[in-house]
Amino acid sequence: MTTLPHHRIDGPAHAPVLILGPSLGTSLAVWDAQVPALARRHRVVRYDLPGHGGTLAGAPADTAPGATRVADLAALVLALADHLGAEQFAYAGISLGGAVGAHLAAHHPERVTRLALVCSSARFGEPAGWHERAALVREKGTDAVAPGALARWFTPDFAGTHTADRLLDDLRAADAEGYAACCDALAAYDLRAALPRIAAPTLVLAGRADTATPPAHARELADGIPDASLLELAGAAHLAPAERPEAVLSALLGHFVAPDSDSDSDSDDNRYAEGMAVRRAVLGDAHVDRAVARTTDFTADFQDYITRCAWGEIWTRPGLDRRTRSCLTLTALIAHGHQEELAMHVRAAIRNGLTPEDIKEVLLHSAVYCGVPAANSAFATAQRVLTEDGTPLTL
Ligand SMILES: O=C(O)CC1=CCC(=O)O1
Repeated sequence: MTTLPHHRIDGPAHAPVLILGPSLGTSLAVWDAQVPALARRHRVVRYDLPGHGGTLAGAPADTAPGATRVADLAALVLALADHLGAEQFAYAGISLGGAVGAHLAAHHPERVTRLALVCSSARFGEPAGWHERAALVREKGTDAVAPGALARWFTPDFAGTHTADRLLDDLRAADAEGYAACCDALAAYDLRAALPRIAAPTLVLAGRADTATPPAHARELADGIPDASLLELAGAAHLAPAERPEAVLSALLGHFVAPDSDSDSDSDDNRYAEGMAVRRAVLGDAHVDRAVARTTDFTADFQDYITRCAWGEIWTRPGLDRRTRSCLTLTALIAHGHQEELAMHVRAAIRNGLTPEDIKEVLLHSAVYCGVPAANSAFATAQRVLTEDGTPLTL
């Protein structure tokens, strides 16, 4: 009996299924920024690779060291789809997760309706490099490959962000044998000759700064798959969904979500979807889940308004980065004495990359323009939040 991979499901139970596959070294959390919006129109099913996140290293069962193949990983995904009653599904995967989807679309074309291959490849370079990496991890654990992953996964500007740190934590937490088995699968993978068998309309996404699966690999996929389109994203390395979350999301929405005939309601839906994604990225899933759960008929229109307008129209604008928007938001909340909202936005500011030192500077600055009593209360609120969350006050 095939063991099912650990997975998480979001979205309406009767919506079409969209399966999301992660890359080597990441967990299903790598899709966090895209799921809320995708889950408005799909039953989104995310899974973990063997030894990653919540999936045991031993799935696929009884595979000896060196023997795991992408076909084994694809069999796990098919078992999951069967278990969920999804005869057909759309699929998007990053890197190795993309290889699993491409394998499924080539070998089980009747199952895959649409496909997106994100920072992926038909052949991930020479097998020797993967054998060496597998041996290194089997001997020294996944810590040994973390510095290399950091350099491949992100552009230098993104390394060191909260998101990058959390993804690296997932890599360090991955089981060595599970990670090595995935390297074995990558070593043996070569789908080039089978690309013409992929019938599903396919979106190929590449990060322009990706050195692991460079844009040339994406072009090879797009040239080989009959119904493919190609999009290259600037300012992204291998984990484009983490580094350019909104750009990846809008490409995926464009590919997987059919436009409504009513274009006004479609753009409104998009604004809501994009707003929800940013709201979750800035305020955190736990907060947004609570807000959604507490929504009543009385508050529903207001919730819709803040998601579409505050988050979907303003926080999504490219003109200011999220750190700057956090500084402005903190200042406005201090000026008006909104302590509860301020506490929430101190947490958001940390998520957006401000340090406690930065927050202290914002509060000091606000003492000049909002008044000392307002800043005094703000210091008390910020101190409480940072202490409660265990955020070190100095770096
Ligand atoms: O080596 C990496 O971390 C990049 C990578 C190649 C295949 C994959 O899934 O990730």
